[in-house]
Amino acid sequence: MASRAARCLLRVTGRASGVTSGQLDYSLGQHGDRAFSTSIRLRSRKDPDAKKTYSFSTLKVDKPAKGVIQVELNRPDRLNALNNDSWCEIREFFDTISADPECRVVILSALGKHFTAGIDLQDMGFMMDLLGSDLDTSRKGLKLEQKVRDYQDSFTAIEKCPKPVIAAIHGGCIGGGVDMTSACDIRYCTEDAFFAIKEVDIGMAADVGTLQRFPKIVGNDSLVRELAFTARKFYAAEAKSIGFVSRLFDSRETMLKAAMDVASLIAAKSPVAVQGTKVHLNYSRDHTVQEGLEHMAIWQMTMLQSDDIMKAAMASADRRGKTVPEFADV
Ligand SMILES: CC/C=C\C=C\CC(=O)SCCNC(=O)CCNC(=O)[C@H](O)C(C)(C)COP(=O)(O)OP(=O)(O)OC[C@H]1O[C@@H](n2cnc3c(N)ncnc32)[C@H](O)[C@@H]1OP(=O)(O)O
Repeated sequence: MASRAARCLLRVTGRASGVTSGQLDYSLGQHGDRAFSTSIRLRSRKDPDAKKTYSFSTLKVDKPAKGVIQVELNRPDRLNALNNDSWCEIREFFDTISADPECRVVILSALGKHFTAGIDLQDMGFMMDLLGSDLDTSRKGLKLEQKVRDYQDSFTAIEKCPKPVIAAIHGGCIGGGVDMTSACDIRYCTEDAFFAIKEVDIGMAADVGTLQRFPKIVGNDSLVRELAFTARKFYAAEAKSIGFVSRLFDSRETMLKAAMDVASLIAAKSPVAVQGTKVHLNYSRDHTVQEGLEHMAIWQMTMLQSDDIMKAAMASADRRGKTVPEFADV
């Protein structure tokens, strides 16, 4: 029960400019019965009914089938090199899609000759300005830390998005491209695709996810170290043999068709079941078996009560296979 002081403060309402929907949060320190500090924060909240427009300068977004959204890296004249806008928009796209009930699966592909040439080496003015500035080392360091965290968050948004993300890779997938696709759930590529953990060639350690996620995908520590220390290219056949991609295709078109077929198959399943599966695969990757089982047990207290279970059971009981279950969006 909040104290009188807190209840009083909670009655304070106001309209912050540009915030159409808000939620009052309060944090209250208690010492015995007495509040000793109270603060109120107005947290903006996306209107869940707002029409999703998905308009970006570096990404092209389409809805090719029910429940499926395709997002394409769209700077083909720059080999889809990731400039500052790209990093921001990737994060914004995946955060938005996470809350879009009509989206059940995402296909991530790219336009032009290559999937991506990695970070845009011609858009690193921020770094140059910062390094040349009069700021002292600690302040430069803190700004760099924030930048790295922001860029990390762009790809972590892919992993945190509860909808499965299928990466369809063609041509070069370099540096930041390996970080990005390592955060995806399923990876396909064309037979002419190639990859490189290129960061050491520009004098840095890979810092936005490759060293954390890629080793858990391929499960070959010796090879991971070789690829990350040498920056050598590895081609589609090797990427498949080490398990980084699961399927190869003779062209971008056949790959996108296959990605679409798999996406539509997933989109027709219970979104409660599919999204729960992604959440638990990710959780279990980073925890012990016992912790994963505990997490699952708590989750299922609610999810085993889903309407989807009854619908799926009735469909499976129909031996003629004529009952096709329709699962509500979440
Ligand atoms: C906080 C930090 C967060 C993230 C850090 C990420 C690190 C990385 O991403 S490291 C990787 C950086 N990228 C590279 O080193 C890629 C270098 N490029 C290549 O290896 C090749 O260009 C290629 C991608 C394999 C494509 O080869 P090809 O098809 O033969 O084209 P090119 O003739 O080489 O290039 C055409 C044109 O594009 C320019 N370009 C290539 N890569 C980039 C890039 N990453 N950023 C900006 N521009 C790039 C290249 O210079 C050419 O330009 P012209 O003006 O036409 O000469």
